[in-house]
Amino acid sequence: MTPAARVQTSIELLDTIIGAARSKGAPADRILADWFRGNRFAGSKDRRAIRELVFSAIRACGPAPETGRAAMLRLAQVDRSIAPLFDGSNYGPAPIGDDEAVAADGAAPVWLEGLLQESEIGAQEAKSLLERAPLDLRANTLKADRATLQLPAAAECTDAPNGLRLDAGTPVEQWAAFRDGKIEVQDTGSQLACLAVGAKPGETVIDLCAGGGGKTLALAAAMDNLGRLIASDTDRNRLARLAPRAERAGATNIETRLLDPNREMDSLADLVGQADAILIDAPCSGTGTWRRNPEARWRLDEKELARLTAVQSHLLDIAAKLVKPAGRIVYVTCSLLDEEGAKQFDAFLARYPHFAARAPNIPIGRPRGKGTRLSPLHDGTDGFFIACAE
Ligand SMILES: C[S@@+](CC[C@H](N)C(=O)[O-])C[C@H]1O[C@@H](n2cnc3c(N)ncnc32)[C@H](O)[C@@H]1O
Repeated sequence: MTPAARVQTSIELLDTIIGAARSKGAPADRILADWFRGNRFAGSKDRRAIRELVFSAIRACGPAPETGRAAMLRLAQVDRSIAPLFDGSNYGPAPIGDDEAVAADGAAPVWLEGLLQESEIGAQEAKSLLERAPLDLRANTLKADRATLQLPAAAECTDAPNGLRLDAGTPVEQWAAFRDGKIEVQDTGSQLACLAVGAKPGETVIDLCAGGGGKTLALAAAMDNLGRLIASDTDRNRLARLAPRAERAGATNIETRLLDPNREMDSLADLVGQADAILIDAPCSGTGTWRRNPEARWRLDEKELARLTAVQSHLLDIAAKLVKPAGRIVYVTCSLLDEEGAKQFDAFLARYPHFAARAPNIPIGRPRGKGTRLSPLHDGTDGFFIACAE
């Protein structure tokens, strides 16, 4: 493909991505993967270049652009090598017109930028939410030790006790250490959220929103496979991914429970007052993970945020029933909005005055409300709010 044809293809893919964000359809990654699968004439260099163009254009726009072309024209304002490729050549984009619409700059749609500001995320910190994330690993202590792990590429240690950092795009899935379950791909912020649980061998621990089990596996390792670890979620497909991952990681103390939304206690009744620790890795806006899903900014609206905060509050109520007297609840969201973090946790403490907040025992982050906030700019992690109640 010519460089101009790559730009035109990227514009068309951006049109699909913008439409899918509006209709809450497929994520950008899947749209690209499907296109690459169906268009084998695009070689590996083309694929890399198109991917780079599409994601750079998404990152360069704040609010959702009207069209893929407007998004690419916005990128052309940042990257001067692009405008000359609007050359009207065969398969290339038409020349740039005099009054053509260019998508707006910014970190997010205007309403969301307002909420970030209210949560004291300044412009620089908001922009850093869109930078490329490194690739973080966790050495799985059930099978390996960070200090002695042999990997094909040099990795630096992170602030998480078992964390390692590599360049984005390192093909770790092809490594023997990955296949053997010695390493897991996991952002340092996620690793620290698990550390905050302080799970110990022999305890009863509930990972209430376990999803595909990324954090469950870290908890199993912290427990050295001893004790009960209950992984629950309402999403059958996500929960189904846990068993093969646990097998690879050598995690043997995990029980899964599929929950019915709004009837979660039906499947958890036997655990009332039983848990030493509960991790609530609550569903959230994901504002802290825009580095990986930059178009997620265009999917969120006020109605969805209100739905998410209601679910978060409901999950905190469930955890209050499941925890033992003197047990601990760790509330986590990968969001930087106070609505889902500090304010949500304050509301919980107001509803349950017999719980007290305790500062999470993690090595980085800054206090936010009664919890700790991690951010890409300050901590080099995804954005997180982590709070503990006892
Ligand atoms: C942030 S994700 C969890 C990610 C997971 N802990 C990990 O580390 O891979 C939030 C999860 O909450 C689940 N969820 C949503 N509503 C729920 C509910 N009412 N009860 C339990 N889980 C719920 C979603 O299905 C989703 O998997």
